[in-house]
Order: sequence, then structure tokens, then C-alpha cells
Amino acid sequence: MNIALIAHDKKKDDMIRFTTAYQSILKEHTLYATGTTGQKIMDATGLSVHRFQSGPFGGDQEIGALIANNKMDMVFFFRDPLTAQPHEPDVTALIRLCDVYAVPLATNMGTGEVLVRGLEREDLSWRNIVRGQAPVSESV
Ligand SMILES: O=C(CO)COP(=O)(O)O
Repeated sequence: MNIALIAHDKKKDDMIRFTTAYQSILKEHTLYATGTTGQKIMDATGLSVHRFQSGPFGGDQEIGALIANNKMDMVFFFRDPLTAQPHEPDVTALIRLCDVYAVPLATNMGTGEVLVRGLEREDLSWRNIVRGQAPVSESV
């Protein structure tokens, strides 16, 4: 599975704890991240992560592009709901695309725990069928 890992600054410690705890599950998958999050994960865990730009410099949009091509299977995006982000439109767009493509999304560690267990149990095997497909347009 292709997995995206993203954390706002005040949630990066959560992301490090999370990826450390579930390293054995995550290492079986292809990992992508925004720039700073990815570097911190690699430094802390040794996991191999494909890094995009930092979030405020377009990283969220790069990950959004993979979602829009139905190539991303799960997103862990630990958001900071208490701090205004200069790139809030990018954050909103990424979350919206997860809904457009029915991509499982965890915006906090609590949901992350559930999703990563689903990943371990191969609950996402349906993604192997839809990955890369165009979305079904809704008739108007
Ligand atoms: O801002 C982010 C997500 O919106 C995260 O970006 P970084 O991982 O580069 O800090």
C-alpha cells in the first residue's frame, strides 16, 4: 500500500511516537511524507520515506496529486487544530480529496491507531482494485 504521513509541527512528536510504535507494520508499505515530517520519521525510526516538499511549500498539494490519481491508499495527517496554518487551503484541499476518493484518513493519533491495525489486518485489500482508477463521475 502507498501510505502518506504528514504532521503539523505541534503534532510531529505524536507522529514520531506513532511511526516508532508501528514501524514493523509500516515498513511493509511504501511511505510518503511532507518534507520535515518525512525527515524526522527517517531520523527517528530508520524507515525509508519518499519525501515531498515541506507542507507550506507545496508538499500537501503533491500528496493531493497522488490522491487525485487514486494512487494513495491511506493518509495519516496529524493536524494541529489549535494553530492557524499559512497553507490552510492546501490542508483543506488534501482532506477534501481523501473524501472524493474514499481514501482512509486519520487526522489524529486515536484514529491512526485504528487505521494502522486495519492496515495490518489487510482490511485495505479493496484498494488494490481501485488504485489508479479514475473516480466515477456523479451524474448531474
Ligand atoms: O505543513 C504540513 C502539513 O500541512 C507538514 O509539512 P512538514 O512535514 O514539511 O512540516
